[in-house]
Amino acid sequence: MNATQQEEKEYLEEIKEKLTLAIRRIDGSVRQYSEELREKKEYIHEHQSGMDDADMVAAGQSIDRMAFTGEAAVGQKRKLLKLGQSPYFGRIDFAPRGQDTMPVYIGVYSFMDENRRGLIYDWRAPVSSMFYDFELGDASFTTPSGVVKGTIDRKRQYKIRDGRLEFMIENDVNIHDDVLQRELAKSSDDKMKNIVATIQRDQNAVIRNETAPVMVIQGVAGSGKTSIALHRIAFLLYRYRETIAAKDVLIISPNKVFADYISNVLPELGEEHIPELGMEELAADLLGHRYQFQTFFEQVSALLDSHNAAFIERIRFKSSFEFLSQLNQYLLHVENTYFTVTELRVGNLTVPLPFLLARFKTYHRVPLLKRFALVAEDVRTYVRNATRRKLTGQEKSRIGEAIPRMFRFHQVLDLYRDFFRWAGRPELLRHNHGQPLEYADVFALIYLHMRLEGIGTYAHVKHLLVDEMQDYTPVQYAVLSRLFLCNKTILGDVSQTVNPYSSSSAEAIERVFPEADVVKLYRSYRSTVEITAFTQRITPNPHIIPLERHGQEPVVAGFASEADELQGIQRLVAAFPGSENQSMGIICKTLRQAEQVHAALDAASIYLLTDESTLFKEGIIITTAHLAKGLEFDVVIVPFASAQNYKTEVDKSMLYVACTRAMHQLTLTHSGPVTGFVSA
Ligand SMILES: Nc1ncnc2c1ncn2[C@@H]1O[C@H](COP(=O)(O)OP(=O)(O)OP(=O)(O)O)[C@@H](O)[C@H]1O
Repeated sequence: MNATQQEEKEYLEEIKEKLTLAIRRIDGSVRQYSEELREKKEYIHEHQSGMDDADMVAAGQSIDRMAFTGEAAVGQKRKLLKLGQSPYFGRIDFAPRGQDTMPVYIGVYSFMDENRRGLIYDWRAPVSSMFYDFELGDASFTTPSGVVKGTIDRKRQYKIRDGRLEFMIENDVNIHDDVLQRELAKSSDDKMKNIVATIQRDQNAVIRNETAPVMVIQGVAGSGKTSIALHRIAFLLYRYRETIAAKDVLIISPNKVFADYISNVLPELGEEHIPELGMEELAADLLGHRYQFQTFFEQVSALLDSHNAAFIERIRFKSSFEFLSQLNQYLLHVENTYFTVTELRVGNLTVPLPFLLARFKTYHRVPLLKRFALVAEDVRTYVRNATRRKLTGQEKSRIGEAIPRMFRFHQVLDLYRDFFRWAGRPELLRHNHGQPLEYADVFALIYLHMRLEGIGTYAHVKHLLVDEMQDYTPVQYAVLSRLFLCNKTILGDVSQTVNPYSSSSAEAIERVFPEADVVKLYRSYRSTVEITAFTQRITPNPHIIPLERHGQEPVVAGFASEADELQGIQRLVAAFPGSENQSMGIICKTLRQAEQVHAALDAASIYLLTDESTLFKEGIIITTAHLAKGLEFDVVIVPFASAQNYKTEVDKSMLYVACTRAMHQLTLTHSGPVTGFVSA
């Protein structure tokens, strides 16, 4: 061990000691809080009879305050205990211009000594940004009060686990690469992890962007989009801690398993759990559970099961911008032509038609179906003034009923049906009374509800995160933009659409959010160079830059029959526990195929993940490409990779998603000719 390492080890011990002392102090104050709380409660109990309402309220408030301070202390202790395991991962020695050099140790949380001197800086602190943005030499960072310039004289990275320094790297040339390589080469057995120690410069720029009202991240498979988006949330929670709390953020996630898969990251970064909602849940909530509808998963499954040209055409049209603009034109048409004023007599008085029409037009800012009550009230006032008498109850309700009758429709669903007639495309709506709506109709119907009846916004949400953006259509974005008026982070990859007939690129999303900052990421971290090269055969992207990490060539294994193929998969599964890998994903095209493989393998330790599942499981998982989106595995097996099974555009998307889930090893199996999508 050299002198530097010795010095660092001693410093680590010193910090650990300080952490232990700080934990003891917190323990002491937690004990004191609970003792005071107990005494206060006892006091109230004994003096209850002599206390008036004001005393009781004051006592209650003081108990709440104590409990809150106690809880904060417990939270702080949890952070310190975590820091004890791994206090910091980086250090820069920074000399602000004209001042002495100071070492800045960077960790997941900050830690100060009793004199409030920073011993460890939170990775999100302004000074820590230099660790990600600069090498040795000139550097600067921005604080709320201005830019601080200076020089970085030293830069180090550490891996500290269970309080022990495992390794230390002096970065005089290329930052991060060594540590990044080690991190990426590891096998993964669990949910998504934080990447604070190895965030790259371009990723850091996205994480710390404070100005974009809408941030769109379009990145290739494995470019860290989801990781970055979650770190961005952690950053915003830190930067705006006075105004945004974890409960004010909302993640729109593709399914529950994905939500569970990413649920560790923010707590690892010291933040609370973030609320999460699926698109279907949002839809059901907005439609007030009035309609039954197909899920997105069911729509994709139907596309995979059979090639139905009419079904594809319906989806394609409803995923287009044209659909959204036609809906908007239709709303204008409704506004201008569907309110037909007719004679309205109250007693001897006839309400003039121009008066009725003018009142209807006055309320053009009010959703159309909400205007009738307002117009009726105006008519009542008009009649009262004209006749100089009070109206009878019967007259009042006659007016209330007459106005809506002047409008052609009363149900939004009827208007939606009428839209297709108006557009000259009645065949594009397949919906019989009492039947579930097709998924492609759900958000269009919500959009009409919003425009015609108004729907309350989600005003409490202060930041919205939308993952898998390519799977949502312009109409869905139009709904989201009206519903969530807050800043947004939207991320995805057009190549990973599960439905090529309805995929949205960053450019498409920009049309809905013209104020968006769009960032494109091409460096891929997940897979080995060999796996990335293989997946490029399926969906080429000339811009992709795989991180230089090598492994086995992917294997395409042909078998004489399906039974042989399943036995071949069984052998791979049996050999897996002895390997250095920890997670395996067997990814099929459809749920039926996944169930078939699951039944054939017949091992209790293999978990079948379906659209009903809510939890991500460690070990061996069998699932579909759609449900595996966003997940990753050390080893991936793609069964039934035959020409017969993977032949359409949707099949190709599924194959691409499945293969890009692999970090270290990829095997495709098939019986019959192999799919043309992987031919070299
Ligand atoms: N800077 C980094 N340091 C270490 N690991 C990283 C870094 N960036 C990305 N990774 C790793 O790369 C893998 C892919 O990241 P992530 O799942 O966030 O990517 P993605 O772009 O959302 O992928 P996909 O769209 O294919 O689901 C993860 O294992 C993540 O930890």
